[in-house]
Amino acid sequence: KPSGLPPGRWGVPLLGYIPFTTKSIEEQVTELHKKHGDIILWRMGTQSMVFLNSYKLVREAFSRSEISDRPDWETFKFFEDPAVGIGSSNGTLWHNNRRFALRQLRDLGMGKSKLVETVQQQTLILRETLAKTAGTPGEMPHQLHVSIINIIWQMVANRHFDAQDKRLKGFVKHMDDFVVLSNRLAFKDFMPWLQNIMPDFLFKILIKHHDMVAMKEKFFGYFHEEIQQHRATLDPDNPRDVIDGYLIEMESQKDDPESTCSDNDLAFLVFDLFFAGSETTVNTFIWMCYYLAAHPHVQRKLHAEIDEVLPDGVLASLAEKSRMPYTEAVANEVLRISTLVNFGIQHMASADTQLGGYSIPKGTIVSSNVYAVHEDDNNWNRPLDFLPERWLGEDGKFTMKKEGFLPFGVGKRVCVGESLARMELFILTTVIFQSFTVAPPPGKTINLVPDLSSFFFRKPKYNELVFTERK
Ligand code: HEM
Repeated sequence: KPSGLPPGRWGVPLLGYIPFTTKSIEEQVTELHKKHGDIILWRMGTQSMVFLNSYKLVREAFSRSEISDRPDWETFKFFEDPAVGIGSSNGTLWHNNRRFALRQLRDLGMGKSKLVETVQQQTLILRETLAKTAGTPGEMPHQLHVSIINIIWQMVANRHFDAQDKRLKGFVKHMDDFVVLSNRLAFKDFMPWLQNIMPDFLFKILIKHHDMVAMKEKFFGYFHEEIQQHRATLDPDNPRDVIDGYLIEMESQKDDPESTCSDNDLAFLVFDLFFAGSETTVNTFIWMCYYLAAHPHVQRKLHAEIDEVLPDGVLASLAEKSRMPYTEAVANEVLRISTLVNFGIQHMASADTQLGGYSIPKGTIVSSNVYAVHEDDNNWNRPLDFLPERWLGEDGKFTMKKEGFLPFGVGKRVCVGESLARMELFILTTVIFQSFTVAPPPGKTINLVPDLSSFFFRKPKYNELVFTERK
C-alpha cells in the first residue's frame, strides 16, 4: 500500500479487499469508521474508495473542484464516452448543463404556479386512490410513483399520463429494468481486467451487454421521439418545458464551435432528471408515512397544524409554507433520520490532492458517509430519535440547520432538484394528511430498519399501512 493514504482496507492487487461476511457495506463502513476515524479507505477490486464520515470533511472535499468529478464508471456513463447529461458528466459540458438545469428548475419548480398546480393535481389523484382502499391494510399505492413521474414529465415535456396508460407503464418498467441491468456494469468498473482474461462474448454475457444496449435504445427512443415532436412544434417565444428551453439554447449557440448542446446530451439530461428525481422523492414520502405511522403523537401535531392553517380542505400552495413550521420540521427530520441516499453520489478526484492530512491520488472515488453524519452526536442531540422539534426555535419558528445535514449533498454537485423535492414533499404531506390518518394494521408495528441490500439507497422495507379518512 502506498504511504500517506487514509487507513482502512487495502487487500491484494486486482481484487482489493473482499470481506467474507454477510454484513452490508453500510455496516462494514460503520465498523471501519469506529476503528479508524473520519476518513477511511477501502479498496474494492481496482477502485480505491474513500469514505468521509464527518460533515466538516464532506463539506471541505465537495467544495473543491478537484473532488467534484464523477467516477469514470460505465454504471454512470451507459456506454457514452465522455459522459453526457448532468449527473454523470464532467468539465464544461457538466457546468453548462448544471447551470441550465438550475435555471429551468428555478423558473419552473419554485413558486411558479404551473408546476405547483401539477403537484396539487397529482397529489389529489393519489388522495382519491387512497380513499378507495381507506380502512384496509395495504402497501403504498403505485399511484405515488405515477404521480411523481407525471410531475417530472410535466416539467420536462409538458405531458402527463393516466395511471393505466401503456406508455407510462412501459416507462416505469424500463426504469426498473435499467437499474437492475446497470448493476451488472459494476463488473466492468471494479474488475476491468476480467475483460482481458475472458473471451469477449463471455464478458458481454456477464455484464448483459446486449440487453443493456437494447434497453438503452428503447428507453432513450422515448426521449428522442419527444425531442423531435418538440422541435416540430417549438415556439421560441413561448417555451413550454425543459426540452423547449434546451432547444432554444441549442439554436442560439448553433454557430458557436464551443457549444456542448446536442440531441443526445438533451436526452441524457432528461433521463437524469427522471432518474434522480423519482425514486428519491417516492421513497422519501414512503419513509414519511412510515415515521408518522410509527409516531402517532407527531402525526397528531401535524394534523393540528394542517387543520389550523388549511381549514375545510383548503389546498396548500407554497404561500402557506412559512406558516407551517411543524410540517417543515417533520419533512427535515424524515430526510435526516431516513438518510435515503446513504453514500451520496460518488465523486472522483481529478488530480492528486490532500484531504484530512492524507493523500488522495487522482482517480480515487470519494463518498460521503451520510449515515455517519446524520447520526453524529456532535451535530445532533439524541440522533437516533425521531424528533421534529429539533428543527424548531424557542419561538416555535422553523430553523434550517445546515451543519451536519446532508440529504441533498453539499458543495459543487449539490442536488439541483432540492427545491422541487421540498415543494413536492410539502404538498404531498399537507394534502394527504389533511384527509387521512396513517397507522400500522391493528396489532402490528412499523419496521423502520432500512433495507441495506443496495449500495445507492437506504430503502424502506415493506410495511403495510392503513390510511383512515379523517372526519
Ligand atoms: C428527496 C428527494 C431527493 C434527494 C434526497 C436527492 C439527493 C441527491 C443527492 C444526495 C445528490 C448527489 C450530490 C453529490 O453528488 O454530492 C443529488 C444529485 C442530483 N439530483 Fe437530487 N435528490 C432528490 C430529488 C431530486 C429531484 C426532484 C431532482 C430533479 C428533478 C434531482 C436532480 C438531481 C440531479 C440532476 C443531480 C446531479 C447533480 C450534479 O451531478 O451536478 N434530485 N440528489
